[in-house]
Amino acid sequence: MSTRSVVVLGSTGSIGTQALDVLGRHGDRFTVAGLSAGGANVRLLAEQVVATRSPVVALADAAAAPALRAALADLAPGWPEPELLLGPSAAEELAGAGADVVLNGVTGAVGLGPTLAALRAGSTLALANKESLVIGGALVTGARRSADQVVPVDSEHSAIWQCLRAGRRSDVRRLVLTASGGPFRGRPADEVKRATPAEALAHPTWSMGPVVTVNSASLVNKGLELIEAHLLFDVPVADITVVVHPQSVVHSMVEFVDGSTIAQASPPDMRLPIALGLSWPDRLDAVAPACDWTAAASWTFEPLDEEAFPAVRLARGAVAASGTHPAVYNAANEECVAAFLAGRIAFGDVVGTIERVLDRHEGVGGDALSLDAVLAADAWARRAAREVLDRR
Ligand SMILES: NC(=O)C1=CN([C@@H]2O[C@H](COP(=O)(O)OP(=O)(O)OC[C@H]3O[C@@H](n4cnc5c(N)ncnc54)[C@H](OP(=O)(O)O)[C@@H]3O)[C@@H](O)[C@H]2O)C=CC1
Ligand SMILES: CC(=O)[C@@H](O)[C@H](O)COP(=O)(O)O
Ligand SMILES: [Mn+2]
Repeated sequence: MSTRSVVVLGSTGSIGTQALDVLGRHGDRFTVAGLSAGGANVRLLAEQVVATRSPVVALADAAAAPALRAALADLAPGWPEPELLLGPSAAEELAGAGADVVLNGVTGAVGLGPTLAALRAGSTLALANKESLVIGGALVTGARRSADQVVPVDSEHSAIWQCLRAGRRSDVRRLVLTASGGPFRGRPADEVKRATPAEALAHPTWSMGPVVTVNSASLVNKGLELIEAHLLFDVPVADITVVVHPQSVVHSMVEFVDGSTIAQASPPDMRLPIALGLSWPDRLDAVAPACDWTAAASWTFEPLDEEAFPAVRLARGAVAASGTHPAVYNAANEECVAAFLAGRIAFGDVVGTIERVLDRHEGVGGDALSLDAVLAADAWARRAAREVLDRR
């Protein structure tokens, strides 16, 4: 593999820091062309700039620039300052600069601009930011120059990506998306409704950023992932089964028409799908520990309790409803998760509010689906969610 230039968006987050770990261990194969972050962790960002010698830094919060400059001067006195891109469009500008690979590790709908910019620039998009695909839908899949331009980083989709190589696409019967079940698996619905942020943030198998962790607890993450799989692999949602697998070792599966199921398994460690996103179709050496076949282990599978966790059912309905319902599903959820983490609403309000907002949405689809329509649906859903929550 020749050396690849890589832009890491969201470098200070869970995905971003693990990506830099992988890149740092394989400095002979990658150069860091740019880093981007929100601005909440400028000291860490400055340390990353110094460690990677990134020539460009994008910062969404322009007001954090003086602190970043000061941290850089402190850590590397006399070094030439990297080029700074500042403001809400900084990540998009960096994503569109033409690196070989853009890893989108930003959280939330703000990832849409960078995703589209990377695709339009012809870069390979290593996609962790599932929200941009879910809300952009056909706008994102249609911006791909080939199916391989987007390499999924989300663990389940990376697994499916790998399993699909075992047969012809026409021989795929279904995708099987595994879910850990989150911290509330098996708990009574009444108890779950009253869960605190600390309880929702205690994921049983993965250490991740706060939003995706809360989404795992509500199963909204699996709803987003259902839509993500449908879009990435062009499989109808009716042919995607969600199964609860609490150990998070089997990351997802593909069932073929002959009755054979191919699974991808590895101990839960995001560095594996991140590395694959960066290096595809090559595999890097010894990225993470493999399964230990000399030790006894049990893998269990159980159906999802859709009564207690209706988020996946709502996601199926959103896909069927219109091109903008998935953006509404995501935006209503983002509003609710922020309110829940701030202690303003109960955990039980999250999915109920998403359902009410989806019901009220007049969707847009077909040829009328445009970036403006998606952004309008996103903004409408945030207002609608706040109204629903205010009227409780
Ligand atoms: N963490 C994981 O293991 C997994 C995550 N994912 C997905 O990956 C994405 C990232 O998740 P995760 O790493 O957990 O999230 P984190 O919250 O840990 O990190 C988010 C990152 O985005 C940055 N950021 C925030 N706002 C902006 C902005 N406007 N422009 C540019 N950067 C911004 C943050 O910077 P700052 O530090 O300044 O706030 C931070 O670097 C999500 O879509 C998630 O669903 C998918 C599978 C697994
Ligand atoms: C690691 C990863 O890909 C997360 O999106 C993960 O899927 C969260 O786990 P659950 O949503 O299955 O609880
Ligand atoms: Mn996932």
